[in-house]
Amino acid sequence: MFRTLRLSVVPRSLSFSSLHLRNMSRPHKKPRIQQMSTATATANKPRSPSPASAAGHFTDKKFQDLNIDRKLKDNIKHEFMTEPGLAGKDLLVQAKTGTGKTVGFLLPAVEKLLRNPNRARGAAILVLSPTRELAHQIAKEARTLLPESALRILCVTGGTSNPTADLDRFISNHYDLIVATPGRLHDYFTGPRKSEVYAKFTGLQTLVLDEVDRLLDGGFARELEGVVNMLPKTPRQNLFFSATIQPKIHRVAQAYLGVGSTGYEFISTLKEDEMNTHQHVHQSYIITPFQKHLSTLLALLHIDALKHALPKVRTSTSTEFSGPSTSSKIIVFFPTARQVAFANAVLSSSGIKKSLPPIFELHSRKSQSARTKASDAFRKASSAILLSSDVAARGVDFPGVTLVVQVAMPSSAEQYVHRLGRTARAGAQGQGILILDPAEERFVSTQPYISAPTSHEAKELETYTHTYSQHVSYAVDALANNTPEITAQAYVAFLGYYKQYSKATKWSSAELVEEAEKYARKVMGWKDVLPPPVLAKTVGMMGLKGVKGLNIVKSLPPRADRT
Ligand SMILES: Nc1ncnc2c1ncn2[C@@H]1O[C@H](COP(=O)(O)OP(=O)(O)OP(=O)(O)O)[C@@H](O)[C@H]1O
Repeated sequence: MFRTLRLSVVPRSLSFSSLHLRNMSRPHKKPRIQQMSTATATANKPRSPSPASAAGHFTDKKFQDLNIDRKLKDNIKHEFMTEPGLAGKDLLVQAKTGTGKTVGFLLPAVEKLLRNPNRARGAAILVLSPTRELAHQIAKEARTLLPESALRILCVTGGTSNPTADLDRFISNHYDLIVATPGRLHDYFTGPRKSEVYAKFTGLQTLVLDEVDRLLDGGFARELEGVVNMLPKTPRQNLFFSATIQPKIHRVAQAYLGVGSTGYEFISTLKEDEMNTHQHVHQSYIITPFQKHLSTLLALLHIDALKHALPKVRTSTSTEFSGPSTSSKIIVFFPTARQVAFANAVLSSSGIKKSLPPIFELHSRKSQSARTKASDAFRKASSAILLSSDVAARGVDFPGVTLVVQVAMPSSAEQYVHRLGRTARAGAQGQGILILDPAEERFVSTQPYISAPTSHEAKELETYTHTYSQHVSYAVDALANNTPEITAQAYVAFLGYYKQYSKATKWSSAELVEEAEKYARKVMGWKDVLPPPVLAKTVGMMGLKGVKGLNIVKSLPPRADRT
């Protein structure tokens, strides 16, 4: 079923630099929402937006005009600023994806460090990020600001081969800036060398929580709280950033302020009634059953390739294409790592692969070295497809992404916005397409800027989807026969994901189990009489104990038995 609605009015988006804010003073100790002070670490008077800045992506202020350290100024690779001024106050900042928040927090933090040469030894800046990819990217950006001799930076994340040696290096050397994921830093703070770890932060000046709403989320909250509680009780500046900040984040963020803080200011570049997605990202959705999702995806990739191809030979009867001529970089998001692995296995089958640009796979079930390799290769490629779970949903800056496809419902409206934000960065153009099952359709109502394809687009899509469905079904059957564990894992992941987000589909547990079996059989070619096996302890963890229709096992059969 393809919808034929058309979005007519798209509100103009404002960038991080476009400063339409309300001035709402709040009582002492409560967050204050202020007219945003623009642009500098030192010149922080409230300012109205210039007409140029309000219309475009950047402010009309130049980095070169800032009153900051010369060394720092010389290394800034951008001309015009997008970031607000950060003048030593605690801030909670909301600005759209891809508008330069990283420089927005690094610049004032590093400037402060340079102004205090006699500070206590140890790290002056701690940046916490929800993913390893983002942590490494932030560290890389920081490395462009000053030479290593002036700013010593260390990334503290999981996924390394020798954590003990990493900890040793952290303790034995001096670093000014630590970029960390909460889990690994929490391990440091609770491990046998915790007092030495504590000592490394006694000179802490700035704490940054990037993607703050994600960090304060259930999954990270415990470790984050552990880390922040273990930081020395000395005054520091707190900078909390994200493109999405729900009301509850205000309540929680307050608890993360340090000693002597009188509350934070909330800075948002969004107007009161504005959403945090960009006007220049054309967003559409397609409603079609799960079993057509991969063939629909292939149809979209095909249409995209045609759009980016230049005709090579044109005869009266045919047109041959020479492959993508303008670059086409596409990220395809799936709800879980297992769904990514399944889609990758299908798309990499010989019948399908040859018609596509290089495909890379990125998710948390891959080793860190495979993750890094896939990210680097995708970053460097001029035309490529990245199949990803939410590890690349936030903050990660892949240059030149032209299209973001989201297959099945994202975990939240916020996550939709962050995933979409991987395209159209730094003022570039981009497109977003969401493919949903009819049961997920109500998700669309959370996104006012999204439209259905035109009837012409829908027809074209249907034609190509039909063409690809046969290829997909061969590949899926082969997969179910040869590597059923991939199919079984994707089935269990489906159960877990939709159990967690059952509010959106309104499926009861019994309906969920039925849908999951339908998914296994129709989408993934599962042929056995029993549904794919699921471990008893997994059933318990998912809260599905006693629900009929599951093939519960105490242990998974060895691989050979399952083929
Ligand atoms: N002032 C600027 N001028 C031009 N380009 C800029 C400027 N500031 C940042 N950029 C570039 O814009 C891109 C996006 O920046 P950044 O990753 O900091 O965005 P972000 O707001 O943190 O996005 P997200 O919300 O996705 O984390 C980067 O490639 C960065 O180099």
